[in-house]
Amino acid sequence: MPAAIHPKVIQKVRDPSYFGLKSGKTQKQAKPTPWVDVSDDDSLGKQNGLKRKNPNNMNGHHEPSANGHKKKKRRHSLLSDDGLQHNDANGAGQPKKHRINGAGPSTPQGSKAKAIAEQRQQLPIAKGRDALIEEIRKNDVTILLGETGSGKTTQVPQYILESGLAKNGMIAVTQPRKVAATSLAARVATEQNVPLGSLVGYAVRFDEKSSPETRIKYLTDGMIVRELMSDPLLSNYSVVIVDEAHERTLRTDLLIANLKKIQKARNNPSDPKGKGKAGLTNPLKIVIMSATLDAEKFSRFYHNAKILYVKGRQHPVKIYHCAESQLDYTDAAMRTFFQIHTDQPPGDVLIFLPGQEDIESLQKSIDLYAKQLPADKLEVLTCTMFAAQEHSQNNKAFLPTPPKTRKCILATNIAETSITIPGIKYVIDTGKCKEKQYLARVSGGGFDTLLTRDITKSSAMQRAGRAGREGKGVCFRLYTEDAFNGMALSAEPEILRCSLTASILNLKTLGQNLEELDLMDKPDSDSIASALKTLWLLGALDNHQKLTPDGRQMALFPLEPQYACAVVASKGYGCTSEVLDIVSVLSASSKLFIDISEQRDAVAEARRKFRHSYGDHLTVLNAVRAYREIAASENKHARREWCRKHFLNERTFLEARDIREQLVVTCNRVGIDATVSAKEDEDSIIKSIGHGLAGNSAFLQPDGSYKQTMGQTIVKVHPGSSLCDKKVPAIIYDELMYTNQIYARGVSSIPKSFFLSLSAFKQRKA
Ligand SMILES: Nc1ncnc2c1ncn2[C@@H]1O[C@H](COP(=O)(O)OP(=O)(O)OP(=O)(O)O)[C@@H](O)[C@H]1O
Repeated sequence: MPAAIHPKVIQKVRDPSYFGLKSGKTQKQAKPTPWVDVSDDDSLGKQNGLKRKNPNNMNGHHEPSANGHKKKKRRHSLLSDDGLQHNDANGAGQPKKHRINGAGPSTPQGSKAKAIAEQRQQLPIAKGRDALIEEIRKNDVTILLGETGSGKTTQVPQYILESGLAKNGMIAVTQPRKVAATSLAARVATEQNVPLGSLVGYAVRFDEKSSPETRIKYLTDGMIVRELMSDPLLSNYSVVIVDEAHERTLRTDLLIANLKKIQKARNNPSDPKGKGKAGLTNPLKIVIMSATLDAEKFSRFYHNAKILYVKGRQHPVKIYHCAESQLDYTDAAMRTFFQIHTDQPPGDVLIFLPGQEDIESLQKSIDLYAKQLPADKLEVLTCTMFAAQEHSQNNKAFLPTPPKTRKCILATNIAETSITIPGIKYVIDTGKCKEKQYLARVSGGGFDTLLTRDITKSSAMQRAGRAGREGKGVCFRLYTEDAFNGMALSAEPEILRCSLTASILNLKTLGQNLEELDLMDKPDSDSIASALKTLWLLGALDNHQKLTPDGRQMALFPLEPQYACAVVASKGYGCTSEVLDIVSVLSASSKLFIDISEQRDAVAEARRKFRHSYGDHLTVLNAVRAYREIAASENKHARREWCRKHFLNERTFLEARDIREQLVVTCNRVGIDATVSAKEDEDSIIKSIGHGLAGNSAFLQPDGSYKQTMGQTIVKVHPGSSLCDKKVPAIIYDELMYTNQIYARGVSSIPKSFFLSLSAFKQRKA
């Protein structure tokens, strides 16, 4: 851990030879050279398993060598090289200037715009534009494989738009991550020279920028799965592009399965659910885009769909591996950062770390040591990017670097795919990430937990790819080449390792059963059973696994099913207003209460003011109420100061306020009066929350431990909980966290008798 970094390191940092990176005499005196250069111009292609089959081939055919692709090469087309597939069925040799709904010119004006237009022309994919469009025109499904940086994500939607292939509907481009969806939409809007939200828009959970003019919509895979609930044939879209499909997120897999069904219905007029019945005149095109070689599987799934391959990236990335494995990756990352800072030409640095804790502690260390560097060095400006951080904070990474400064971005894998962070020239890859794992059997009750693990080859390639977006780049991998060679090609699909509760609820509203869906990989029966049990416990499913009226309402809330259930239950208890206050905060991307280890006593003192004897949920409510009072009477500055003094994250309050507004809209839609308040009736509030968290509950045992009511696991109350020092007969909790023990977080006390009132518990007992 960086906390253990010895002060001496700073002296070593000043002496670059410590790192052994510099050639020359000093290197011999220093530690063994830690880096081995494995890259050449084609390095990324090689790591991708892409070998030059015949270097003399004028078409420059690079064929994937893995996964038995050779045998099936007939189905691969190369699009990026001259002389190949320049079919021009509609005579469109050059991109058409396409005005749609008067949304403005597609070719930007001015010098910046000219530079952008030139940059677009230079992307490897630009050479294959016509052939690509022709293939998409001819085929219902196209699998597009392209190296990172070839231009897939930004260009393909624009080509489709400009070609007129999506005349009858929008083009959806799905992304696994919010930050990618929003930043790509902004970039493509700039390339089209239109304001964001007009011709080009985006939709992510709790945030949308689009209008009736929108033709290209970047959206998270979760958002399009939600759209299915109101528009099961996705009739607003002519083309759905599934980007980063190789990541195999749970929602991408559900989307891929549904697209197959939808296409059958929409493109086949004789299908009873198709053109005739739905009256749809726009067939659906599907484009699956991926940066790895796992394309055969997608192709097989879509009846041997054609695989197209775009070779090349715009700028080379030089890759160094460590000569020895590094036990302490944060320390190694810090040393590598300062080595770059002291030795290498200007250029920003992006460091990939597994999670928030590592990011925050490394940021502190870098900030601390940067202050001690000689004044003639560039200033170091650190910023962070991780999923739990508020959107606007993450977006700070995209701001231009001030003069005489080197920006250092510390990020999780949310910065790994699709995005271009301007200024990044160096990438430091620790080789670690956090992955959600569903511990179905371990706990008996089953829960998702985040485990730190080694990344995959595909992640390593994507991470390196972030360095070569605007010019030549360098990637320092804090693991050996052997370790790289031993990595799995890509991650296990999420559907095989994550909780299925929310997905099964969504599918039920579509009248679908997960077990019957034609999926690329089938989840294990334990996980399905555990999700069905949770939904039954929430009252979302009846004894025959049919969706109940309450379940239908729950599915409409963009919330975890547990919190959606609490909102629906609040109607009966007359406390919807308070429950909305609590679940909005719990659904925000960052924590409300800030913990600063160096100020532990001050933090505890401030927290005491809000502490409620029932535990963490009502403590949150107290903080919301106090903030609301301050907000009503004080100016912005005073509000901020109040939050700082009380170690509360004001951004969480602001985000929660927006979330709450959206939840109120859903409440109105389903006939729940969001203004009904329980005032001081705290029992009602906790019972409403209890309905949602009944499956996350534990009873006190004679030995003072808590045992899950729905499993055999012994859970400990997390030290950060307001119930940490107190024993109560029964608890409910928001989540379990697995470190050296299983901890319950977000804990409240609830009367044991409450469980007797739940019909699910009664039935279980019987
Ligand atoms: N926000 C941006 N600012 C500046 N340049 C950008 C931006 N987004 C994209 N680009 C440029 O466009 C190029 C292609 O980006 P694009 O995202 O389309 O590539 P890709 O093939 O989809 O790669 P990946 O899978 O890594 O996202 C980048 O390498 C970069 O040069």
